[in-house]
Amino acid sequence: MVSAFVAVASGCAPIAVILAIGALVGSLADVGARTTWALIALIGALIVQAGLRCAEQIASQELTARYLATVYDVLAAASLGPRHIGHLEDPTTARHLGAVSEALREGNFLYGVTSTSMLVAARLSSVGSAVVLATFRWWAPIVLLAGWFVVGWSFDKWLSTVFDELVSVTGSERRRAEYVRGLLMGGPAAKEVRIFGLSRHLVEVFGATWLKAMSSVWRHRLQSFWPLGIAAVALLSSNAAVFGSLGLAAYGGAISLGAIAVYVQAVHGVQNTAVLGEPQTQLGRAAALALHLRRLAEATREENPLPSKAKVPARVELREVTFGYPHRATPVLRGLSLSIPAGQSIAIVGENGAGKSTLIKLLCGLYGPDAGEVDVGGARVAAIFQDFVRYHLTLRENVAFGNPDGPRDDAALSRAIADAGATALLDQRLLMDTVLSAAYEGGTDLSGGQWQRVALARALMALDGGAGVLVLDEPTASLDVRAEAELFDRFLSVTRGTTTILVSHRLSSVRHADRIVVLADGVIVEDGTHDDLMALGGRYATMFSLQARRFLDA
Ligand SMILES: Nc1ncnc2c1ncn2[C@@H]1O[C@H](COP(=O)(O)OP(=O)(O)OP(=O)(O)O)[C@@H](O)[C@H]1O
Repeated sequence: MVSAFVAVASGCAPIAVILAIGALVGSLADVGARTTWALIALIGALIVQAGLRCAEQIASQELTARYLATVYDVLAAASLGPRHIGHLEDPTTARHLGAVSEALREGNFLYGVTSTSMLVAARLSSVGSAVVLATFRWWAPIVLLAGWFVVGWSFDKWLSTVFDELVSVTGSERRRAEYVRGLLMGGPAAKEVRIFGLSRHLVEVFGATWLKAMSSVWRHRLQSFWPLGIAAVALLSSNAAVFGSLGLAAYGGAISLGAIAVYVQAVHGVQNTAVLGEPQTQLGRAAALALHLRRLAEATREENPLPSKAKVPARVELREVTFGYPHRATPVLRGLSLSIPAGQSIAIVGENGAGKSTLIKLLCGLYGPDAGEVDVGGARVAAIFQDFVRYHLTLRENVAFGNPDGPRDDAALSRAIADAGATALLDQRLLMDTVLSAAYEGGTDLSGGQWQRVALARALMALDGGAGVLVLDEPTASLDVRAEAELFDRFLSVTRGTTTILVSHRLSSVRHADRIVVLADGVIVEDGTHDDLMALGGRYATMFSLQARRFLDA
């Protein structure tokens, strides 16, 4: 509101200055009291104009801060809003997210937002100038405005061809190039980049991908100068018409010296209708960003109700579930049905790519089925995946994240850590408050196996938090066979009476689950206890014997 008032006032001030200068110049032919008053009016108008500029600065800073806060709010709602994660893998959403992230990283659009008030004032002053100029010739402002309109249109056309359209067309390539650049800059890939000597190859991939993305931008940039030619012609013709008419009137003595001063300034003032360089460009960027944010909000508008904290084991029911990832021709799960009674422990086994993790993601509600039904009775499902997160935070936080709303007592945390077989960590008391990353001062890192036990402790904490189903999707790959088997047995005994789902390739690790199902080609092909399946002599029995023989041979 304040910003709008300042903008309107700032738009009127230049007109007062124009008129005051006109009065001053007009009074110079006969210097006297009129000159003094004209001078006082001019100085007054200039002081007000200067004051308004300061107010404009303050108002625009406030506007920018609010705009930025809104951008982050929408971004957070779009990323975290939906319970599923499918939208984060959707190329269109990824493009919008990428555009917003890039704009935030560069930050140039903020200049446009900061200049909003100045741009509004400039436009208003141009309207005022047009009104003043109309008192000379009614058609003069129309001709000038038409000229500037063509300039604005041509410039927009040039800008959108050169930047926005092409940048969005090449968005995917550019994202890939930036991803490769990210790999080169360190982070999770730092070790492999060195070990495999990937840097030269990655630099080449980055160069080629970036060049591919940008070459069409550069080509179009060269081809798209024609709108600027049209702009130049329109500008020259309209100004020539108005200045020609003004010159003729002055030459014929039809207008006074003061009027000439006013009209010349008014012609100059009408220019503010048109492109105002960088602020205008960046305001365009801010508008484009707002559009991306709106699309994001539309694509991700969904409630995120947290499932209930049942604190009782849940019953799990999958009925005729079919699911395929977007942009993949064949479904991963094909009419799969599975019923897990409350409190049962079940192991899901199968070959690589059989769909075990996909099934778990559907159970967690991270994706919705294409057909069929996934029913966990509204219970909260806690899962630890193969790629569980190693939070660069304290051990306390890494474990407590399983039950973020729970009481902050160390007893529950210590119990979960001990149950996860990580008592050794607790012996070093420091660790509870030590950041688990060597990248921070005083921080430390853990071994792969230690990290897995921390993740397991997090899953156990989720039980305290009211999770009705617990899932371990192979977070134990770093452990040796014996340690994994021991850990799974411990997990099954600690969680007895809880609905638990284990996924592992090592069949010996899950043999003590109440029930084992074998997944193949998107359906369940075998279902029973370890003994049942061994007696059946099918896939499970073959896989188990193979693994056992290899182990014995070793
Ligand atoms: N986000 C994804 N987008 C597209 N396809 C995917 C995605 N995740 C998995 N897939 C595909 O779905 C199929 C099943 O994958 P899933 O990870 O569920 O198998 P899995 O049985 O857990 O395998 P593994 O034992 O190797 O972990 C695979 O063909 C895989 O390529």
